[in-house]
Amino acid sequence: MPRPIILGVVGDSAAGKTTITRGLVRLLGEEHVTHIAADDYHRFDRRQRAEHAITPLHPACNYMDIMEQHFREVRAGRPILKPVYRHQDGTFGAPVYVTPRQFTIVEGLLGYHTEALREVFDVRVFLAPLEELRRKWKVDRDCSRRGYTTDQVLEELDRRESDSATFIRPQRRFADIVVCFVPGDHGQFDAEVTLGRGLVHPDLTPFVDGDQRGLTIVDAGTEHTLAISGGIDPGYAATIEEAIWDRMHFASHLRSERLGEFTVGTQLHRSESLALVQLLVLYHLVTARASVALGADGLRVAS
Ligand SMILES: Nc1ncnc2c1ncn2[C@@H]1O[C@H](COP(=O)(O)OP(=O)(O)OP(=O)(O)O)[C@@H](O)[C@H]1O
Ligand SMILES: O=C(CO)[C@H](O)[C@H](O)COP(=O)(O)O
Repeated sequence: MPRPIILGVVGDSAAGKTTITRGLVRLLGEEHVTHIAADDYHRFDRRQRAEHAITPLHPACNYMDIMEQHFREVRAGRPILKPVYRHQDGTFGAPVYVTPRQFTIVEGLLGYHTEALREVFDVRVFLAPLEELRRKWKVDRDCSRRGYTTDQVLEELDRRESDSATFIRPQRRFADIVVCFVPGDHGQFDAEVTLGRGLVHPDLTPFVDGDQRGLTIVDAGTEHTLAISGGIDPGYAATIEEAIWDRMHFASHLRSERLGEFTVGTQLHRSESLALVQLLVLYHLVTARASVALGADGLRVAS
C-alpha cells in the first residue's frame, strides 16, 4: 500500500475549510478519506479559553507538538488516538482511534505554523476570503450551528483580530494554492486563485479569455493568479473542467456532478468557482497518489 496522501486546508475560522473539504471527501469516497479537524487539538475548552483570555488562534492554545507527531504518524500510514473537540458545546469528548486511508484531509487554523507541520502536507491550500465575507460567513454559521448570538460572534471576531494577523494570515505564504473568494456581480462568489511554485499546476492559460466568459489572469508578476468569475459561463466552466479531467484520465471514475456545492443554513447552493477550485485540488491529490504509488516521495518541486 502506498503511503497516504495528505492535504492541508488552512485558513481562519469560517474561511470555508469544511465547505471545500466536504466536496472533496464526497468525490474521493468517504471510505478512502480520513478527515481530521485540527480544532480537535485545542489545549483549552471554551470555558478555559475565557478564563485564560486566550483565543483558539494562538499556538499556545493548541497542542502543536502532538499535532506534529500525529500528522507524521498518519503520513506514515500508522493509526493515531485523536482527541475530540465538540463545537456543539465547546468541550472535549472521548478520543477516537483513527486509521489512515488513501487520502487524509487535515483542516485547521494553524496547519502551516511550524516547519514540521508544513513538511507533512503533499498539497497545501490556504483559504483567504475577503474579510467582510468571512465575518458574514462566521456570524451566519456560528449563530445557526454553534449556539452563539450575533453580538457574541462580532465581539469574538474583534478579540481575535490581533491573533489572526499574527498567526493565521501569514501562513498563506507557505501554500501551494491560495483561494480568495470575493462577492461577484452575479450573486455568486468570484475566486482569485494564486498558484504557488511548490507544485506543477495544470496550465489553464489557454482558457484565459479576457473576461469574455469568466477566466482572467489578475497578476502575471512572480505569482500566477487566476480569477474565476462566479458568473462564468457554465458551458465554458465545463470545458475547463474537462481539460483538467483529461490530465487525470486515470481518475475518471471519480467524475461527479456534485462539485461546487455549499450550504447556507440548511439550504444547498452551487458555485462554479468553488467547483473549479475543488477540481484543481483534486488534480493534485490524485497525481500525488499516482506518483507515490510509482515510488516517488511526492510531487513537491524543490525550491
Ligand atoms: N466557497 C464558498 N461559497 C459560499 N459560501 C461559503 C463558501 N465557503 C464557506 N461558505 C459559507 O461559510 C460558512 C462557513 O464555512 P466553513 O464551515 O466551511 O468554514 P471553516 O473554515 O471550516 O470554519 P471553522 O474553522 O470555524 O470550522 C459555510 O457554512 C458557508 O455558508
Ligand atoms: O476558530 C474556530 C475554528 O473552528 C473555533 O471558534 C474554535 O475551534 C473554537 O470552537 P468554538 O467556538 O465552537 O468553541
